Amino acid sequence: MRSKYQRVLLKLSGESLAGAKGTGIDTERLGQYAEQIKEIASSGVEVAIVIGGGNIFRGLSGATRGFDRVKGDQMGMLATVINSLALSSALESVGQPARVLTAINMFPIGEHYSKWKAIEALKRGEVAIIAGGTGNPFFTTDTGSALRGIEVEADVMLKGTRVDGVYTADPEKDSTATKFSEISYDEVYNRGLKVMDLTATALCKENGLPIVVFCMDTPGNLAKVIAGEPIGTLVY
Ligand SMILES: Nc1ncnc2c1ncn2[C@@H]1O[C@H](COP(=O)(O)OP(=O)(O)O)[C@@H](O)[C@H]1O
Ligand SMILES: O=c1ccn([C@@H]2O[C@H](COP(=O)(O)OP(=O)(O)O)[C@@H](O)[C@H]2O)c(=O)[nH]1
Repeated sequence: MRSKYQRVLLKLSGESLAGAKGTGIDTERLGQYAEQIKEIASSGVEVAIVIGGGNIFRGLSGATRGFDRVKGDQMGMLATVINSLALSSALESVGQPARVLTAINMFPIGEHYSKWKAIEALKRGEVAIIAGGTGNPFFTTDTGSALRGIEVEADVMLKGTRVDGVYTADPEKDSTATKFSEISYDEVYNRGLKVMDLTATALCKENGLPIVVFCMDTPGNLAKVIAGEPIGTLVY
């Protein structure tokens, strides 16, 4: 497989993992993700993954229901660990070695994350799944994935989600929204586009990490992005 990138940080949405059910983990969706990831990893691309937790718990929505925000965010971070374990299991069941590294020490559920352990795993051909977000409340997994992408020196952050790119407005709410094939970090900020949170976008800008937003729910799309096909939106 032709590859534009050597090392990637793939961000997967927790909510997408729920599939049509809208909550929890859809095993069919999980298996479909595992196959797509195996396809690129077995062609030699080094793959680090950060996965969200929105299919299980979000701290902010917990706070609106009376939960303490910090405890709610800790619940959200644990949700990302559950999703990471599920993904590592799905990868191993299709023959793709994977290792879970956690932002907070919770050995033996995963190994405590460090940049060097992640890179060691990548060089061995294992998919490094970096769980628990940044380890801090008041952040998102988008910011966690920007942070880890920069730390592990990825060539690009691939945001695999339910929509096929960045639009002039949320395409799930505004049917007249149009898609950008590419857009600068500053324009995302100036237009107030909500496809990623601003902390994540700012971190990527400051550290020169390009982002590709694409639809992960269509099988084969991940390999197309890796091959440099112009699907999705490049944020640079
Ligand atoms: N300008 C925009 N362009 C594309 N998607 C947008 C935009 N504004 C908001 N979104 C929303 O962002 C979502 C993608 O973010 P993601 O973090 O994967 O979702 P979630 O937070 O629901 O897990 C899309 O499903 C879409 O509804
Ligand atoms: O560094 C982090 C990353 C995540 N979270 C919590 O984990 C939840 C799940 O992550 P996110 O909403 O980013 O998941 P996604 O939208 O990708 O499913 C968030 O709502 C936060 O409560 C956090 O507190 N710190």
